[in-house]
Amino acid sequence: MAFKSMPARKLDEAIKLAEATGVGSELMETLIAARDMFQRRDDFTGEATSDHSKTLAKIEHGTYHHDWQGFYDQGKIPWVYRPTMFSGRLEGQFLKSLVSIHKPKRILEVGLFTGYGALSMAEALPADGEVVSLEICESLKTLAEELCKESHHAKKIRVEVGPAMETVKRFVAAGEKFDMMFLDGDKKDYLNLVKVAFDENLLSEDGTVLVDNAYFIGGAYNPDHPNHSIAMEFLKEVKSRPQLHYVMLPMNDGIMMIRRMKDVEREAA
Ligand SMILES: C[S@@+](CC[C@H](N)C(=O)[O-])C[C@H]1O[C@@H](n2cnc3c(N)ncnc32)[C@H](O)[C@@H]1O
Repeated sequence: MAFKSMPARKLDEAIKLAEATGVGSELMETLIAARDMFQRRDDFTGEATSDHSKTLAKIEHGTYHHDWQGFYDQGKIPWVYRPTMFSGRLEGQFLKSLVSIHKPKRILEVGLFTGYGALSMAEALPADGEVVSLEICESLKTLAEELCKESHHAKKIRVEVGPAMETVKRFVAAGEKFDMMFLDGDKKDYLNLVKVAFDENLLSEDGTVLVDNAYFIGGAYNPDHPNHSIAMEFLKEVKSRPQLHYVMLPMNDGIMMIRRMKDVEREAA
């Protein structure tokens, strides 16, 4: 099941309402055409993107068919996780492509889940490259390692279990550096992670921070959404730093790419 944006979901609601209340056929046809256009655009985007590897397909299948309710009942996860929390083929291939261009050696992923994003990035890393992925649930480390184990690239992934901010502070104290950071864990940590990346130099020179769910599940562009204020606070912090260059990619729930301005804007000829 593909990620459905908030405008697409609103359109579904409008069609249901129109069916229930009865509207003219012309309006109904226009609403359905608009919904189908969203769907066809998503289908085309999928068709125009490389297929994923056998192991990534296995992770996708394992994510959709996992007993999340059972995991929750056994106290292994804090709430019943949705399979759609994984990054998916489009974003996975984007990450893989970006790693192949940017050529980072060390990547920090915040939020492992079932390992889809970590393996997508690991596939494009050199043999001595590393994805360090932070995950709060021990059970997900076990699940992701099981799902990834058939890939030759799995040995490039190291999982650190614990609350991300604690692990990150330990990394800063130890002087660790990462060439790319993929933020995809607790959205409340985003602001502090950006500060740690750029103020405490957890991000190496010429490094890139990628912020997943930068639309904050639609809250960024919906003033009534409970995530609206946190989305605005995050954006305000990023925009308050003239030394940063940032661009918002409208993929899935939004990906923001942040780099140091000096690494983006070069000297005049
Ligand atoms: C959206 S999923 C990550 C998806 C994954 N990056 C991918 O590409 O498929 C978010 C994950 O972050 C983990 N998480 C949430 N809060 C965390 C925290 N404070 N520290 C570390 N991991 C956390 C959750 O358990 C969950 O597995």
